[in-house]
Amino acid sequence: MRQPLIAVSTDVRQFENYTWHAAPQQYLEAALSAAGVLPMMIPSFGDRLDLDELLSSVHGVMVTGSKSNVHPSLYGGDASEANGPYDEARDATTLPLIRLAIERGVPLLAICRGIQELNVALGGTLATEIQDQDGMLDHRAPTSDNQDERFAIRQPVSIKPGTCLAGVFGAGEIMVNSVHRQAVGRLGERLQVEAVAEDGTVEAVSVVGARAFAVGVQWHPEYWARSDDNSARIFRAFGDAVRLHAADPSGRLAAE
Ligand SMILES: N[C@@H](CCC(=O)NCCCC(=O)O)C(=O)O
Repeated sequence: MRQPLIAVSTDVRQFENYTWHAAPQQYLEAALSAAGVLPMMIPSFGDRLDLDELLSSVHGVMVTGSKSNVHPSLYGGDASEANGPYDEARDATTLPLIRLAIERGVPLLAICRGIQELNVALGGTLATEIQDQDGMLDHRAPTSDNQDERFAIRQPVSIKPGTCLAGVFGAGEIMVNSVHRQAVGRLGERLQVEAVAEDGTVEAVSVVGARAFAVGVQWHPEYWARSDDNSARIFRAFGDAVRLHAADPSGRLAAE
């Protein structure tokens, strides 16, 4: 299969008098160019979607970043205007999709809001406005109208030895971008920390015992996937896992 299919999460937004289910181009471009897979956007129709059927038809799942926050009711927190905006239609789609992808051994790459959704899907919590907490760095984008400046690579993260990402980057420090105000709080079940920032913020996780690549990163490799080798590497690793799954969806050949 030259271009295996991946399901891509969508945000629900109102503009030009319509409701749109959309994903930013950078994610679609990185999937196509760096991972070599065909991205297919999945409308956020929650439990109206037959996710079993969907996961029988695609070979990977990518959960994108977004300005919106996971609704706090999903992890025992309190909703407020300051904590928003929310996108409950997206939550109702991505959380079950993430759980089922893991259960079925479908490769998963979860980016920024995506790692937060992965953590909540597996029973974890989120910390909010982390820049206001003692000893924490400001992980938000620099204030600018220029997207290249907002997504500039400027933050060191430390990749833990022996992890999935150590196999992708090598253990040690890499430089990434950072555009978030929430982060993993209590770690979800079956998740292990793969990378941390200098202030201890969880920057990447993987699913312990997953049958396929199942990784979340708090940074944005999609933005520089064409020009930054580390950004491209994670998409290549995801693309390799997707191709493997397309060739052997039951994982039977790999187990032999
Ligand atoms: N809302 C969460 C999710 C962070 C995230 O996905 N950021 C992408 C934002 C894109 C942009 O601002 O242009 C949080 O802030 O932690």
